[in-house]
Amino acid sequence: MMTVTRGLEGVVATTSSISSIIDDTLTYAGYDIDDLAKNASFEEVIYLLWHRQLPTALQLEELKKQLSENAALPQEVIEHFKMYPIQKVHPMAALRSAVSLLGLYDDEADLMDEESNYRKAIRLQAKMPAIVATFARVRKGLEPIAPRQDLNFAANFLYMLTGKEPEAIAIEAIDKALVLHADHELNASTFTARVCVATLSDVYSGVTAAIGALKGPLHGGANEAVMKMLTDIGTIENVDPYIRGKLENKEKIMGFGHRVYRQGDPRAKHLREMSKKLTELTGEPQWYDMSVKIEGIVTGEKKLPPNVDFYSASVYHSLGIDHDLFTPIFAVSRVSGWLAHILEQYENNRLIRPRAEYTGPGMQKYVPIDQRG
Ligand SMILES: CC(=O)SCCNC(=O)CCNC(=O)[C@H](O)C(C)(C)COP(=O)(O)OP(=O)(O)OC[C@H]1O[C@@H](n2cnc3c(N)ncnc32)[C@H](O)[C@@H]1OP(=O)(O)O
Ligand SMILES: O=C([O-])CC(=O)C(=O)O
Repeated sequence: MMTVTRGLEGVVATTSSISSIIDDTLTYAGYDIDDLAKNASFEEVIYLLWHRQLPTALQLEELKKQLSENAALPQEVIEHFKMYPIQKVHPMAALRSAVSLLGLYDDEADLMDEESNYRKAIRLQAKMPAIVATFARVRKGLEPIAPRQDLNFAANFLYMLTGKEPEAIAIEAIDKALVLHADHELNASTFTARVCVATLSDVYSGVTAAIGALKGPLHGGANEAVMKMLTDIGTIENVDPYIRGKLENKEKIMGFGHRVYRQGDPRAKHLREMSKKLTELTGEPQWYDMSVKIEGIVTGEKKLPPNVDFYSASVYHSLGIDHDLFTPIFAVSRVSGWLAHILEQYENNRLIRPRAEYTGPGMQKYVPIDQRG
């Protein structure tokens, strides 16, 4: 008799030196997320996740240069977007396909040595903002905008999306969101990436698989679902009946609960703070006020605190970003963590292959088709 742990809850499936969640404290390579959220840029965090140490000024400059030099998409990928039924396609599906497609144009795609895998990590990380921004523009009939060498990672993303020089507050918000979403131990999409590359498949396959896992509303897709809920609720007066009604029907409230955190997700407070600031600035404080009211009810009734996806919704909305781009932005950040885990998996690889307890029919005898009733 096998013991089945549903959803692998509490199962320790690997060792990792990239990030940890211990007693509700999240660290990236030993640095508290609160410290990083206040002080670090996303580029520094990428370096930290990939090297387990903060970069020197010189190392950071070199990484920024490499990211910037590799930020543009091959024309073939841009052309491909124009062939999709682009109005109907979810941007996460487009992102999943575009990453897979990038692999076709990378001469090193199937090389497995450490140096070429690191080079692919740079190329893939660098191109993620352009994929999301290009898709978003092409579906509106707008021309794609090439990345600029003089802008940092967060600013470049906003610039490619809007074609305008982004404001400092918007750059700060995106940079912080990217820092907060970069890695999270063995979450579902990271585990997916590790399972994929543990067969010794390539980096592009690992990231493509991970994007598929992030897309679901129980994981990264929850941020878009939160915004839909806020829009459906519409007014502060509707919060109470809407949320209590859902809870009475035993429906889930998106953006709440977590498999690992019990007292609360340490990332949520940074996003809450940013949501307050941005919604005031845009003159739409209702999104923050409604969110706070929802939090009060859900924590009061269910003792479930908000997770990273809850306040990120009103933050991105305040920046004028299309709601279905929220999860792709998560992916632009999380690819840094996926890549760190993929490289770590290759370093000390063993095939990941658990067992299933069989619950199907007992032993049957094959019946020829003309004798089946
Ligand atoms: C970046 C991220 O991936 S963060 C997570 C993003 N996902 C969401 O926000 C979606 C909403 N949340 C959820 O679905 C869950 O809390 C998860 C998937 C995050 C964690 O799930 P699990 O650890 O598997 O908990 P599970 O789904 O088994 O829930 C346990 C109990 O809490 C309840 N519960 C959990 N989350 C919620 C919620 N958001 N709203 C209402 N009830 C909830 C469940 O209904 C269940 O109740 P029961 O025991 O009475 O049946
Ligand atoms: O860790 C998890 O299960 C989900 C999560 O919060 C993340 O991936 O950021």
